[in-house]
Amino acid sequence: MEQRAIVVGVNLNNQPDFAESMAELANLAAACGVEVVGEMTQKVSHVNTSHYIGSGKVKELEIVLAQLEANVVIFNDELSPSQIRNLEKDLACKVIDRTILILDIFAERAQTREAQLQVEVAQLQYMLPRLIGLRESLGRQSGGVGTKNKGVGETKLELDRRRIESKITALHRELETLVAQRQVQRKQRQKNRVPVVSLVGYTNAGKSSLMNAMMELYDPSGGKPVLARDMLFATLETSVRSIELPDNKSFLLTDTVGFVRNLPHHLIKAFRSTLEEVAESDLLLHVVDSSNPEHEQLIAVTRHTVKELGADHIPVLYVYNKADLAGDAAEGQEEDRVYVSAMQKTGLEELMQRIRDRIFDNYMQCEMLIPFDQGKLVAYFNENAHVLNTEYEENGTKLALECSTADYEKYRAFVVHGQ
Ligand SMILES: Nc1nc2c(ncn2[C@@H]2O[C@H](COP(=O)(O)OP(=O)(O)OP(=O)(O)O)[C@@H](O)[C@H]2O)c(=O)[nH]1
Ligand SMILES: [Mg+2]
Repeated sequence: MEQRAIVVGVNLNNQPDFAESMAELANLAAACGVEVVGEMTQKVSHVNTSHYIGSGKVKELEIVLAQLEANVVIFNDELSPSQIRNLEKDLACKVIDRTILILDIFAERAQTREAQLQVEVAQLQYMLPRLIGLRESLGRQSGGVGTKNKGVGETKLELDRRRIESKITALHRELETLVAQRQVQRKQRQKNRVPVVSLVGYTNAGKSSLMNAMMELYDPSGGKPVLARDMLFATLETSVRSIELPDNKSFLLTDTVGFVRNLPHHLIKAFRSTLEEVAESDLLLHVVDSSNPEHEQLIAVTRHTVKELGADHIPVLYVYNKADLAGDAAEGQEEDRVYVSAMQKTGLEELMQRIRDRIFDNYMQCEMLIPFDQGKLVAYFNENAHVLNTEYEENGTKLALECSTADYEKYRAFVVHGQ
């Protein structure tokens, strides 16, 4: 059945970003294939415990539902199990909340086994305290929990609490195996001491586009492009690409899932393992959609989420993207900020310079005299360091070079001129 929804929001104590968050809710619904046919809001100083909105508003909503022939009500907040139950009873239609909507989108988009497991865990955890209400409302409706009919639907509702709990445990176990594999890979990288730079930011800010633009410019053979698209949550998994610069310095660039206001808590928890990469980065590129008039608020949301992930100790460079759309706003010089356009590929050199300044501070310049019988080492440095000058002397090859401190220490015996 076609889903026609009315979105409902309670503006508690005049939140400054209330209108935007309602518009975003409609976008989230659209991302789920639900048509939004109406909006209803209420200003209050405290929410109604039994119905979330006041009783007068419930009646009003009932009338509007009939008028607009809508069959779903979507609330801009996470409702309690009893609120959903009471509302469904009085309105005789399906009632969902922002959390379910986001979980549905994630469930639909998840591609890798790891992402799928994470979403499933989050869905089951959301469901657990709501089981009774769900079972009651199921008597009246045939639909699933959220906007989709499959996924967390009837079959799973038949499971009792215990079975859901043991399912969660089993999923956790499977996830742990996958996470362990990633950790091995990460340890390997740490051993090689390749710096890690992670893209973070609000959904649709242009993180994936920026990753692609940087790869195209600096390392076209570095790997296949990631998906970038004008929709909420285009990216649901972490992708890592290695970028090798002309002077042989390299780093790993990580693209991550975007954040959104009121990202369901269970989801953050579930995605924590994927986002562990973020917490272990050397630098965060906080990508901002500078063409969005409310970008300041979105920065605050992202900062908050970064903190929840335990990554607020990592240095941040703010990348104001979509400068092509932002006009005059995208100007000026600030130390922790760069203006770029991933689409028009402007500002990328400046960005790369700023990244280099921050992550390659463990490089040093020196001169080494490599005996002729160690020819392999000369080749090694030509591959892995920035050789500034090569001279052939009587007792070996003299290299003026910039190399990592690790290499400097390792080949100290050959250093003739250090820092
Ligand atoms: N005009 C303009 N559009 C851009 C720019 N960068 C990205 N976009 C567009 O913004 C949309 C979102 O881009 P993505 O790269 O998918 O954004 P994201 O931050 O990865 O989004 P999620 O993965 O959903 O978190 C796409 O339609 C891009 O084409 C830019 O510099 N200028
Ligand atoms: Mg993306």
